Amino acid sequence: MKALQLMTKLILEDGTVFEGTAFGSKKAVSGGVVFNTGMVGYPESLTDPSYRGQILVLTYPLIGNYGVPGDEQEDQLHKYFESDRIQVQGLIVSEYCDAYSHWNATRSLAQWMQEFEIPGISGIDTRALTKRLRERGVMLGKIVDDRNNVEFVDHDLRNLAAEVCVQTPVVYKKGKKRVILVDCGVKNNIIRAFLRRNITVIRCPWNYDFTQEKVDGIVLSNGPGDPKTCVETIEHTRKALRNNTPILGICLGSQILGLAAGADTYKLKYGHRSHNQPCAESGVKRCYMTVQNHGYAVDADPLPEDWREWFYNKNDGTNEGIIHISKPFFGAQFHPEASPGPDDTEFIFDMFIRAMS
Ligand SMILES: NC(=O)CC[C@H](N)C(=O)O
Repeated sequence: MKALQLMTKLILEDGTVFEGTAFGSKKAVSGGVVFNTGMVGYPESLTDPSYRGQILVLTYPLIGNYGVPGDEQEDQLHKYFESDRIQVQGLIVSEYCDAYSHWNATRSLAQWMQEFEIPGISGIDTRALTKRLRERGVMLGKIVDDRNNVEFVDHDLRNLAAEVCVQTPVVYKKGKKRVILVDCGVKNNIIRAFLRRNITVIRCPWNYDFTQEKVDGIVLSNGPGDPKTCVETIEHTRKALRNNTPILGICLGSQILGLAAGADTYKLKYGHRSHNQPCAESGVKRCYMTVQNHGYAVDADPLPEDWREWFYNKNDGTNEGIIHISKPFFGAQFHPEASPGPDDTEFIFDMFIRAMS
């Protein structure tokens, strides 16, 4: 006999209610509801710290069918995930598949979500929900049932980077060249990208004064929330811009670099979250397929004249990268480390490493 299925609800701040079936943990949660249209990669997406505080809608219609990999470590990092835990507040899918099948799966998505007490809802018309979010813009939402309820909470108002970063510096030793990686919620694949290129990574907390360190390069990581809450990182970056040590910003890191350089940032209507965002490189006839996960964007207009827009989004024209005209400072709003998604823009790591020598 089929187990009794628990009815659960997604309630949006505009009052819209979607009813579905619970899977994962039975807990009420609240957060910004965002959608990702990628077709694969839920283990990587769910562990991406940039999703901290958000309820994630996956628009691909069937989720869970390839299960979840085990917890093996490699180079002091989780081998298959982007951080050590599930970071999303909750998960919303159309059809959930519990009968998984994959060569390295060790558990179902629902079991894994239970380990981290993350609730999910299936049976939601994710197409209708996504259309609603595109029309109204991102909204707060909550997953609740008859027994569990919570208030609407906007987690972006807190400094989320401080919650997801390392608390003390960690060194990943490889080659002679060393980068300091300012961890505002870094994805493991950014660290792996440097280790694969034989670069030693010194990972430090978001508010660490990295300007005191003698290193070959500075990397500002991706991360959750509003970039303007990373006040100390912006301050340290502003100081670093007076010198010539190469700086690479990725996603939140690019926004922080922009703010330090004199640009502004603002919240997008519903963000970019997918594996096929077309980004054109300014000034040349080249367009890349990029991986994205961001809800804020840089307004590059106020940048001083020694900075340029580097990339822009072909769908909505918003900024996707900035670059200094003479110093080795640049930031990509998309994810050159991919994971999940195509790695067409990995050359940005090579470009940064060339700038370090
Ligand atoms: N992936 C990221 O680094 C996201 C950056 C920022 N939190 C945003 O949503 O825009």
